[in-house]
Amino acid sequence: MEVKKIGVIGAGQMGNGIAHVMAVAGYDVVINDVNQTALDGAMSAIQKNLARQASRGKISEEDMNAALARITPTLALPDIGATDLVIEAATERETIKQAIFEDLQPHLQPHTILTSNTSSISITRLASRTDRPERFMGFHFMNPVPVMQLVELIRGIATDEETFTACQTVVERLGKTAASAEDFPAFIVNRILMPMINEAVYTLYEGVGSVKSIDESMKLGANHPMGPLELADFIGLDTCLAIMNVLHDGLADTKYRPCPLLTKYVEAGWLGRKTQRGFYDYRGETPVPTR
Ligand SMILES: CC(=O)CC(=O)SCCNC(=O)CCNC(=O)[C@H](O)C(C)(C)COP(=O)(O)OP(=O)(O)OC[C@H]1O[C@@H](n2cnc3c(N)ncnc32)[C@H](O)[C@@H]1OP(=O)(O)O
Ligand SMILES: NC(=O)C1=CN([C@@H]2O[C@H](COP(=O)(O)OP(=O)(O)OC[C@H]3O[C@@H](n4cnc5c(N)ncnc54)[C@H](OP(=O)(O)O)[C@@H]3O)[C@@H](O)[C@H]2O)C=CC1
Repeated sequence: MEVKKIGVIGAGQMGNGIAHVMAVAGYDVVINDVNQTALDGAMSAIQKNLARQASRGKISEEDMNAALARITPTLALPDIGATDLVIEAATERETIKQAIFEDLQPHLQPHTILTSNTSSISITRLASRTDRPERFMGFHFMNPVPVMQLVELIRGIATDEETFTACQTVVERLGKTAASAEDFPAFIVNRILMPMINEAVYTLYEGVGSVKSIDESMKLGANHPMGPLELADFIGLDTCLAIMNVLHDGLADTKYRPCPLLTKYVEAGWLGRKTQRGFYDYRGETPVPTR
């Protein structure tokens, strides 16, 4: 089956990045969100990021305009039904994702492949609530989508080979690299990365280091491009906490216990860059550590 038209649900930082790379690769894209502000924000982020790529000679001005013209934003979920491949990239909460797939189902074409960009949630469980578990899988991009090379592809227990091959072909057309991961909590990247981030928050919580010293240590001492707390803010602290909870619940091991300080930041609504405050305060000219 050839994928030509792609539906993206959720126009947050991941949804806009996914729409961006799909449109540059020549796919027609319909992007949906529940609020107009998110859709407007996504379209302006895509425009800004495409312009940055054009100014650095990565794409031509003509390709930039053609990519923008291929993206249709919509508040109406049924508009996603006429696509060949759906990538759900809404908030990392299972009830939200389940409700989306349930609402979408009556509008889908029989051949449409459903995927989720979830960072951690069971693909098998999400698939089991749809009418097409064999045409359902995990399609997990990394942030920022236009820059990061990897896409994790996760088969649920029922995913068929045709579905996997169709998704693999899309990843190849994007010029990215697919890694196949089994369907266990948080798959590969987040199974390894998120406990490190959580440990960095414990290091802060226990007073072993400050925000600045923890981030500087991992940047200069381990050559990470971003410190773990800066990266947590970049990912979103709500998403980090949700992933830790999936690991903790799914693997029933206390080593995945979310740090209480991470919970406190999320309770405060300090979710990182997307709310202008997290382990750093982004409201001024330069980020200022909050601890
Ligand atoms: C939570 C999950 O489920 C899974 C995950 O995603 S985990 C998170 C994975 N991501 C990471 O670990 C990211 C770690 N950080 C990094 O790799 C780097 O800090 C970074 C790539 C984000 C930025 O790199 P930098 O060198 O500090 O910044 P900068 O020079 O501005 O950007 C590097 C390049 O990326 C491009 N870029 C950065 N953000 C971009 C965006 N949103 N869109 C398009 N291009 C972008 C820049 O244009 C620049 O391109 P050139 O090389 O052509 O100049
Ligand atoms: N952040 C990251 O680094 C990565 C995240 N992911 C995964 O991608 C997904 C999205 O994450 P991210 O983009 O960071 O999150 P964001 O919070 O930036 O965006 C989520 C978007 O989904 C919208 N949304 C909520 N409910 C619905 C709905 N019912 N229908 C349509 N849209 C809805 C939200 O709207 P509103 O704000 O109004 O609630 C928001 O605009 C999550 O599953 C996450 O785990 C995967 C890889 C990396």
